[in-house]
Amino acid sequence: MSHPVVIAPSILSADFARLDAEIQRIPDADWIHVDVMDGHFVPNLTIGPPVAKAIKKVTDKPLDCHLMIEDPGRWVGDYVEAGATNVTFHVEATNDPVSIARKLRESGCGAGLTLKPGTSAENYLEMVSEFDLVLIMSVEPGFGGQSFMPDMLDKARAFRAEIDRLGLDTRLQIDGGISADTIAQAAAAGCDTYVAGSAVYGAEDPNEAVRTLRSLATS
Ligand SMILES: O=C(CO)[C@@H](O)[C@H](O)COP(=O)(O)O
Repeated sequence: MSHPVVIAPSILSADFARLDAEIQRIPDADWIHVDVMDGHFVPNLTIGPPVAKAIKKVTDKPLDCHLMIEDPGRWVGDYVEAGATNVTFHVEATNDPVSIARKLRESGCGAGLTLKPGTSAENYLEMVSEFDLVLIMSVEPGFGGQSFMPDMLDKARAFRAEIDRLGLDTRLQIDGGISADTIAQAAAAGCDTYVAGSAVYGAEDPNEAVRTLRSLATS
């Protein structure tokens, strides 16, 4: 199933001192991508459920929460309560991704699966029907502004083939180094949902940047 393209600016590249204004200044964004880092799973520390909840209060857009944390099963409920539309967690941080996905879906929240660049798709393709979204990391998680890893496109193709083979409407998202120079490659590999941090928040006109990315991903 093909979805309309979604562009989700990553607030990691926004000014954290002015998050409300930073979110409001991009009305063209489809989703708000919330980068949650615990300083353990990744070498950076950002925000937690209270800030996700505060963001939810200032926007009607879907809140796409990417948990780069250890023990995600312990925390997903807090993000559901905070108003997350999707909660995506790392397979490297849990032995039982399917149970966490079911817990999320039972709470009415979308479940997202994600893999670090070094983790291969093969053990996870079989569980794709349990998820609303698969996120391909095209940089090492932890920081914005890194270079896109084109090798990750094979992983995107593998998930796209499985999603289509099963006739699922699972979204295929990609995150890391997405820009006007890289988004078309990701689209050709079957992605439909794009996280972009520095390419949007670093642009002179972030709305124009979102529109350009959307158009390059669509054409
Ligand atoms: O989750 C992450 C990094 O861990 C991303 O969401 C980045 O924040 C994307 O930033 P750019 O690579 O687009 O600058």
